Amino acid sequence: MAQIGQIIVDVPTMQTNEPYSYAIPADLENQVQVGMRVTVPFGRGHRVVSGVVVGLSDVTNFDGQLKPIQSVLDLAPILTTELQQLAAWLADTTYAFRITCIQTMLPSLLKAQTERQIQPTVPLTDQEMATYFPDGAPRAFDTSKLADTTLAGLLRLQRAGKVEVTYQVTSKAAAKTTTGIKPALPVAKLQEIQAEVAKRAPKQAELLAYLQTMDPDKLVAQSQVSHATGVSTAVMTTAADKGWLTKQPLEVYRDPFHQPVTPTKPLKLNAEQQVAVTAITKAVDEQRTENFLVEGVTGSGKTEVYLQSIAVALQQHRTALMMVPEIALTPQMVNRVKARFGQRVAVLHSGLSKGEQYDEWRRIDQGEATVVVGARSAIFAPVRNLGIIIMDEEHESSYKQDENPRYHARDVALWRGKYNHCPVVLGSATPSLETRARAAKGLYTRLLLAKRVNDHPLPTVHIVDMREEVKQRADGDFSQPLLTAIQERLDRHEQMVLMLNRRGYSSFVMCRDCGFVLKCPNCDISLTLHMDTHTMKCHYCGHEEAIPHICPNCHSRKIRYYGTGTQKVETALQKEFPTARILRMDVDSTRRKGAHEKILRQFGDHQADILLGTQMIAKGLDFPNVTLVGVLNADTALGLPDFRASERTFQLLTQVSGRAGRAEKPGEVFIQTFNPDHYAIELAQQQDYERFFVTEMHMRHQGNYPPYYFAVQLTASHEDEATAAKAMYQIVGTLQKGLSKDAIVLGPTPKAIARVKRKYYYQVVIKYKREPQLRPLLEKIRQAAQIPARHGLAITIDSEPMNFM
Ligand SMILES: Nc1ncnc2c1ncn2[C@@H]1O[C@H](COP(=O)(O)OP(=O)(O)OP(=O)(O)O)[C@@H](O)[C@H]1O
Ligand SMILES: [Zn+2]
Ligand SMILES: [Zn+2]
Repeated sequence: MAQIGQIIVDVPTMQTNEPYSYAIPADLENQVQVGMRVTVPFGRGHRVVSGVVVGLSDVTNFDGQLKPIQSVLDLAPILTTELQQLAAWLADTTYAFRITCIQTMLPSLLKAQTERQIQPTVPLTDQEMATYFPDGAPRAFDTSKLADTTLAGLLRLQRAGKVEVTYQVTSKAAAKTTTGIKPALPVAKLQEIQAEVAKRAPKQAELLAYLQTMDPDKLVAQSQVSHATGVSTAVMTTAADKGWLTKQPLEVYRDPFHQPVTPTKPLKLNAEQQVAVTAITKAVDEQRTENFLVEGVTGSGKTEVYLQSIAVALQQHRTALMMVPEIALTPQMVNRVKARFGQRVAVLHSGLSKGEQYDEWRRIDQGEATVVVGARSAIFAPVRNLGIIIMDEEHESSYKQDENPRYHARDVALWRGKYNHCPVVLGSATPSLETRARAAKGLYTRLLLAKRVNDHPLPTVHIVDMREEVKQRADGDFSQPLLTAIQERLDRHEQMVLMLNRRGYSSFVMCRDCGFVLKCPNCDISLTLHMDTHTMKCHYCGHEEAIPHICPNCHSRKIRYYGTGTQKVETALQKEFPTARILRMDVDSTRRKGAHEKILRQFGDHQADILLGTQMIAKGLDFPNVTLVGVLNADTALGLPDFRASERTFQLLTQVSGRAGRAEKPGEVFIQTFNPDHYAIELAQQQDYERFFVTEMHMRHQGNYPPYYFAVQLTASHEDEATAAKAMYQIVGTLQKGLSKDAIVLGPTPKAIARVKRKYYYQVVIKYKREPQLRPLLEKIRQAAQIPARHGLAITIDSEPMNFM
């Protein structure tokens, strides 16, 4: 029997990043298993913290008395062996704490919290009791919630040894339960009693008959038995008292499936799809890790390839993980998976309540759900025996988390594919440059779907030069060609999608006399006008204030708003086309839970002619009646200080164009731009991903950017600008001493948005090809950042950052 447990405690610091040894008391010896949560006394104050068991052993080289594990929080491990190993790897590669990685993998209901209480150790005077414990002892001890004088008084008492702080770990509410029953006697005995009572108590006899049909080891909900037999719960209580049956709590799952879906059958694949499915399922069959890039133009039927590949994995009693960029934006994809695989599907996403999230997690953990669909964090779903992992729209930057641990779900997918000996399928019409370059090197098998299904053509794309348009029509967001095309669609009762690119663009207020721009008092960014609430809002910190009518700087009345918001466009559009039915989809119209899905359902039911929205309408939508796509401002993101600006623009334009003409009726696209000659725009017009890839690779090569180089970004932030800058200069000094001369160190520079939420940000980017010293150097920097962290200086390390602003 193991006597020592290795525990990662829930205290995220460098010192606690390695497991601590604890003695396992005799009464817990048979309970403690690797992957369970426990509580342990920690540190000098012996406060109780939770932790996760990562190892068991008999001996330790720790000399001295080991503290004992205090309690076990789980009845079964909550982390599979695979996820335990994944957590260790994740911590290593993202420079995050192991406990943070473990927490990231768990549903939020399972994150234990420490509650602190304070209580007297000796009798206190009535006066002291009245002052410090008005509601009696013990009381909650949360320093942030106590009045200063109360806190000071309590600390005085503590120093005098009259009170002490105790710690309690409370695990937030667990599974929801109902009453379950099962027979307590063997069938023969139940039969005997049934015969005895048959005459005088027919209801009891009926229940006894039913009990004989039940599996003696399986709990069935009391309500279900009542429903099946027509026997009341009172009769069941009597039966329990007589010892005929046992009542026990039974876990129930909250049902997150709101919309019923109509089941579908596999479609007959076309030749290209068949080649792809054959290649993927061969790897499934052979239980072999092989990574695929499914590069398929918009509307080429990638989803059907995914579904039929998943089906093969399920036939072999293995499981499947299907990643999508954002659940709310992809209800069609989720429904397609549910329609094919029914109750076996679990959907994980942030829109679920904590309880629903936990229930889905449990269904997966218990093996009841064998197909998991979810966004980024679903990559940590506790599915066992994975047979296939699919990542749709693999180029989407939402797969990268921009807080600790700063992981990319694609890297995690590849790790899990290797662990489970199963294929990983990355799919996109516009793969990320990194992925396409890896396919070129032979690291991924490339499967091409070059044509749309049923030989439908790709839409015809027109570029509208807005420099010319503006000369002719001074104002307005719509060019004449686009207006004409909209009218045609309205006349023909066809539908259209209009996109306003919000990235790098917003409606701000500027004074025409002095040029004053209203900015957020906390962040270095202009405030955005919101017509629905009639306020100015900061999109970074949420600061909100009234719309100014007089310039705060020069008191002129000529303060106007510039730029275009979706609301303003909607108003203008409605004015041009008074009878058109418009649905608007942006952050404001989709704040409520389920709003995305509702808007898309209405559009799908043809309750509107025009879907007007931000980037959120560019993804994966499949509406057969859409024949026109308009992009109002193609180039607002091109000028952003980020080497991926062209790639993002190309991807966005190609994806949104791909919403047009997906069925019988041909599609047409109008892209309005001030940069008609930019290669990202020209190649998006041709929907020529391969040429874009070659062109952009050349640019990256010239600029020494990924995928030719690896990149790491370090950021320092502090309320005082000089402190942040100084820290960054010191870090650069450390780096320059340790790195080879081939490494490129850019910075320190203030971030593009230098001040956010009252903090100043300084960054440095390291670009490198081979730097064996980099990892130890970064570990050293992390270690050194521990002490200043207590004074509000935060250092972050982001390997392969997605966001350079
Ligand atoms: N073999 C097939 N026969 C008939 N229809 C098909 C076939 N495969 C797919 N489809 C249909 O073609 C349409 C487009 O497929 P899908 O949405 O999977 O495209 P996609 O490749 O994911 O495109 P995008 O990248 O634009 O999202 C869907 O309506 C789908 O039902
Ligand atoms: Zn002014
Ligand atoms: Zn702000």
